[in-house]
Amino acid sequence: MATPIVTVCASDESLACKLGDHIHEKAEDAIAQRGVFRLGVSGGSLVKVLSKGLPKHTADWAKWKVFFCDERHVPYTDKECTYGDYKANLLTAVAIPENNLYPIQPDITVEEAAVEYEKKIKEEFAGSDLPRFDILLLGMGPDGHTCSLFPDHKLLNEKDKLIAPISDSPKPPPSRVTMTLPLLNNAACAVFVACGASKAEILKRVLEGNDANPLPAARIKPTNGELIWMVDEAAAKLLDRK
Ligand SMILES: O=C1O[C@H](COP(=O)(O)O)[C@@H](O)[C@H](O)[C@H]1O
Repeated sequence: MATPIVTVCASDESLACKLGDHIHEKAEDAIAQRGVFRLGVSGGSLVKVLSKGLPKHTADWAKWKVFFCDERHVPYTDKECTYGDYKANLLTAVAIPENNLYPIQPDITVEEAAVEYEKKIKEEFAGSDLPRFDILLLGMGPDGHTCSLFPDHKLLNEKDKLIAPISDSPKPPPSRVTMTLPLLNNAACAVFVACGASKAEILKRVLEGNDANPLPAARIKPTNGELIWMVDEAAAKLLDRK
C-alpha cells in the first residue's frame, strides 16, 4: 500500500512546473518501456494547473493516450464538460492527436456511457485483468470527494465495475461517469493536486486523520504504485510539517 509523498509548493507556478516535470518523467519511462503513455485526468481546478505545467516540455505527444477519471454527463459544449475544458485550455497547446483522447459519450444514457467507457478501457488494456494506468491525475473537493466518488455514497463500495454511472451527485451536475476504487487503486501512480485554503481542513483529515469511514480521497492508496500529493501553502497550512 502506497505511503503518500507530500510536496508543498510555494507558488502556483512552481506547483504547475513540478507536476509537469513529474508527468513528463513518467511519460518518458512508459514510452521507453511500452511505447505508449496512458494517463487519466480529472476536471475542476486541475485543468488550469495542467494547462500551465504540461506545455512547457516537448514530448512524443503521439504516444500519449488521455482518458478521463470522471466526467459530467453533459454535452461537450457545456461549460461543465471536463473534456470541453481540456479541449479549450490544454489540448490547443499540446499536440496529442484527437484519436488519442478518450472522452465519455454524452449522447447516450449515463448508464450506457459508463458501460461503453469501461469497454473502451478494457480494449485499450487488452490482455490485463485489471487495467493499470501509468498515472492518474486527481483532484479533491472541499468535502473530500475525488473523481465523482462522494462521501458516504454507495459507489465507494463498488467492487466489480471499473467505471460507474452516478445520477445523484451532490455536486452539480447530478449525472456523471466515474472511475471506481478498484481501477483507481491499480494505477502505477496517483497524483492529487489540491490548492487553496478551502482544501486545508479536509487535506489534514485525509492525510493525518484516522477515520473509521475514510473520505473518498483517503481511499486512494494504489496497492502497488505511488501516491503523491502536490499542494500549495494555503492547502497545507494545517498539516503537521515536523
Ligand atoms: O466535480 C469535480 O470535482 C473534483 C474536484 O474539483 P476541484 O475544482 O475542487 O479541484 C474534480 O477532481 C473532479 O474531476 C470533478 O468532476
